[in-house]
Amino acid sequence: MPTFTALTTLPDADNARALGEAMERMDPEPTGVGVFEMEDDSGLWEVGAYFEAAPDRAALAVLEAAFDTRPFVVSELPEVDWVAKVRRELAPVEAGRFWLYGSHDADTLPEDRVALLVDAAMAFGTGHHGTTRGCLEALDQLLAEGITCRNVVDIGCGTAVLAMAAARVWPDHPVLASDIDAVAVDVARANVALNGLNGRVDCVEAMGFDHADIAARAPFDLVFANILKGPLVALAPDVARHADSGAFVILSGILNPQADEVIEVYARNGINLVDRRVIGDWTTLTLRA
Ligand SMILES: C[S@@+](CC[C@H](N)C(=O)[O-])C[C@H]1O[C@@H](n2cnc3c(N)ncnc32)[C@H](O)[C@@H]1O
Repeated sequence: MPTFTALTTLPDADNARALGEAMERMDPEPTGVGVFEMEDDSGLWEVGAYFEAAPDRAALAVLEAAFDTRPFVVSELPEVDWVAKVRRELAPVEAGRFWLYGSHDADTLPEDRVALLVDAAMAFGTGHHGTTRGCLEALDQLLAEGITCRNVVDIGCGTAVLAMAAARVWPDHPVLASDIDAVAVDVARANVALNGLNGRVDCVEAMGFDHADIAARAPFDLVFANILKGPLVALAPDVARHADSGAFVILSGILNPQADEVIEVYARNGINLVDRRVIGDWTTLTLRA
């Protein structure tokens, strides 16, 4: 873990990059080097490096002279358990009837909500992002309309938050969750176990629908896919192939100006817009096959 930083600023981008490269070759080597244009309109570039031990002041002085920089500011960072800090600071998320909480909030669960434990980890999907919240609100809307889905797939499941939400509201029906990222699949499986949903949500590693279990369990009557516009567009024919007639499709990860293109592509594949919701910069679409 880096515990020291050395920072300086320069007016010239090329010189800043060259200094960054020179810092990478310092002895002892820094654990990381960054070169950034400052966001304060000063036009200055900041060059900084992280070190596991106090950097050699004499070596920094040589670099100051060679690159004509201001003196480096060397600081020792306080030891922080970042994972614990982030977890502590993440407040529960409310999305329709769903209540997503971290284990630090387990004592204060509202009784009238569908509560899901989703700790911050190495996968996307604590509910703090507008795309996840949009999908949960879209699911909440289906429930408000009295709709029951009997065969659900969540493509790009991250923490498995959407898959688990579906499993909780339709306890008699199976849910399949997939992610292209093996780490996310591990996190998803751990969350499924923590939420007492083993046997109700299965998690597989797959790109899109490319997995024998997904093919075997199709057609689905609800498809979630909260991934970016590019993959969503590419997946449209596969979604159409794996969706039952009348199936609902909830898509997110779409920046607001991209939504019309996604709607058009899915319409060409026989999947038409039912509802859309905007949270911040992100649009979530509910469509129907
Ligand atoms: C924005 S996160 C969504 C996580 C969660 N479903 C949610 O709503 O919060 C997108 C996830 O999709 C996965 N992903 C991206 N492209 C994919 C693809 N083509 N097939 C399967 N998973 C994909 C990523 O690894 C990531 O975990």
